Amino acid sequence: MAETRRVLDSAEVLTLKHLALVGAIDGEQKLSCAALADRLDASTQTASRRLQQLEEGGFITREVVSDGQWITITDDGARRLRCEYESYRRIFEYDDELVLAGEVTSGMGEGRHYITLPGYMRQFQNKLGYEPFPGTLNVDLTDESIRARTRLDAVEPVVIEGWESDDRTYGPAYCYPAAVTLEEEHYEKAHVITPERTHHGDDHLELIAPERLRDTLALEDGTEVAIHVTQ
Ligand SMILES: Cc1cc2nc3c(=O)[nH]c(=O)nc-3n(C[C@H](O)[C@H](O)[C@H](O)COP(=O)(O)O)c2cc1C
Ligand SMILES: Nc1ccn([C@@H]2O[C@H](COP(=O)(O)OP(=O)(O)O)[C@@H](O)[C@H]2O)c(=O)n1
Ligand SMILES: [Mg+2]
Repeated sequence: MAETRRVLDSAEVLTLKHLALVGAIDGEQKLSCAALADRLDASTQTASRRLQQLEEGGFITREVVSDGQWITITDDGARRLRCEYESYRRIFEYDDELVLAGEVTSGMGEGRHYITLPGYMRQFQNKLGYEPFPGTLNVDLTDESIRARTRLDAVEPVVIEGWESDDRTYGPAYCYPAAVTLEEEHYEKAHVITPERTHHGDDHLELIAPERLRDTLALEDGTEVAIHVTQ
């Protein structure tokens, strides 16, 4: 078996991509050098040389027959294409990521009461898949993040519906999957929660999570955190 060459030049990656697009990533695919040349807008000799290089590098296997060749992209070839895909994903998706920054702060001690009400708790369990720690972690947003938080409107929330008890009504709340980071620490399983009725203004953000984040991430009032809303 050919030894894998780790570096492919851009023309070879392009060839690999075309081979994947005609199906050689899912198994054997029959293709002539002329057909590949057509797709690459190159000469037949160039197409043939690229296939040879990819084969020598261990990125494809091929069996030459009278009217073409059967080509299969190897696991190494697929891995190389996946790297390419990840780069594009970072270019187009990372830029879209909403990151809000601020300082941990204490609130009015009401979060705990609302989170533990059965009318909300049942929905958290069903819709978020966990029972939140009783309370909301409050974050005082920077000025820039107060402006940026309007972008939450473009994200589809998990809707926690309002409900009624014997003596009053409770408003709905919207949850957005989020990761909390500070320096090296990264906590993935949180949600930003925006209750429709709240005593806080836009400068405050509240987070819920299955764990007490002050313990898990060693947070105190004044600790700076970044909240990555996963869209
Ligand atoms: C799930 C949830 C539902 C809430 N529903 C109401 C509500 O119906 N009426 C209301 O006045 N405040 C409601 N609140 C907002 C709280 O009164 C409070 O403004 C907010 O949670 C901040 O509390 P904290 O400063 O103690 O963290 C709700 C809060 C949460 C987390
Ligand atoms: N997932 C969570 C939720 C709340 N908390 C904290 O738990 C306590 C109770 O939450 P709360 O919303 O009732 O209180 P305040 O945010 O009003 O201070 C607060 O100290 C929150 O910062 C946490 O560390 N992690
Ligand atoms: Mg709170």
